[in-house]
Amino acid sequence: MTAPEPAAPESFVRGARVEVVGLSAAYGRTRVLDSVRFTVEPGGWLAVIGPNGSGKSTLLRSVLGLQSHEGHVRIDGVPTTGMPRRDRARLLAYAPQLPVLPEGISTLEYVTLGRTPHRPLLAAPRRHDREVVADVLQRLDLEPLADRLLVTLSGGEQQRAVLARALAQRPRVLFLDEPTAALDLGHAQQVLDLLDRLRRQDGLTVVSTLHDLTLAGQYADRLTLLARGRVVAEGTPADVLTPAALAEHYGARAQVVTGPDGLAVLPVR
Ligand SMILES: Nc1ncnc2c1ncn2[C@@H]1O[C@H](COP(=O)(O)OP(=O)(O)OP(=O)(O)O)[C@@H](O)[C@H]1O
Repeated sequence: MTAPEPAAPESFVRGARVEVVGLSAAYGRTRVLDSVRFTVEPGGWLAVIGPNGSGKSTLLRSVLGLQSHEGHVRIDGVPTTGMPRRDRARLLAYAPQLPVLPEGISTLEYVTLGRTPHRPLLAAPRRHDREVVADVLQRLDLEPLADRLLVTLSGGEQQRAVLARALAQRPRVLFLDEPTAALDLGHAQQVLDLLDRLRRQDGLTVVSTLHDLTLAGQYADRLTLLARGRVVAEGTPADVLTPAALAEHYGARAQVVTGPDGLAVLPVR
């Protein structure tokens, strides 16, 4: 007997609360995360910022259970330890910084892989799956590239495809590692605007790393600043993005100015 088709795909299910407590991780004997703690409310957007090598990617991978670590991660109060992979994949999606992209499949086929946790093993995509994928391709300007081999896309196009696959998963929490790194300014804003809409309209919870501090300050509602694996500042963008903190933790000379859409960080020569 086939499972009934779910309702139409427009909206995401409500976002979940993410709690991370006492998270530590090491590579061999080198500790790279030390007792990191943060909480993101449903529909919140936390940007994890910090200089190169401060542990941002390791933090995301640890929270997702892709990296051995100590500490606790709870999603809506439920510990992720011991959670079946499939349940975890329905709750949490991840767009990595440097994904391994499969050869020989089209953009459409790749984005459709995001539906895997929602359908029976080896079952063909159902109408609902195809609708979700079509919606995401359209929102990310990927329709014209749907039939192209994924590996022939440009770096920025591939980055949008990776994000599309994560969104097609219809997660309750979306983890993004440097989602705008390969994107031109217009596409970066398009992607960030889309995420902003999804969290405001549908309550999707977003946790991202972002090197662009101006974009972090304009889009995230909370920032966590990591330095050498420790949380050294957290709060609103105005709390965290101060010239003193940028000098101390990034070794950067910068002004922080307030514009109509939030803060902008301006390098000073
Ligand atoms: N597989 C690994 N083996 C050993 N050390 C690693 C490994 N992966 C990362 N590291 C080290 O752990 C530290 C944290 O790395 P991580 O990639 O989490 O930092 P990041 O803040 O994401 O950096 P970036 O901003 O440059 O992307 C760095 O010193 C890095 O060299």
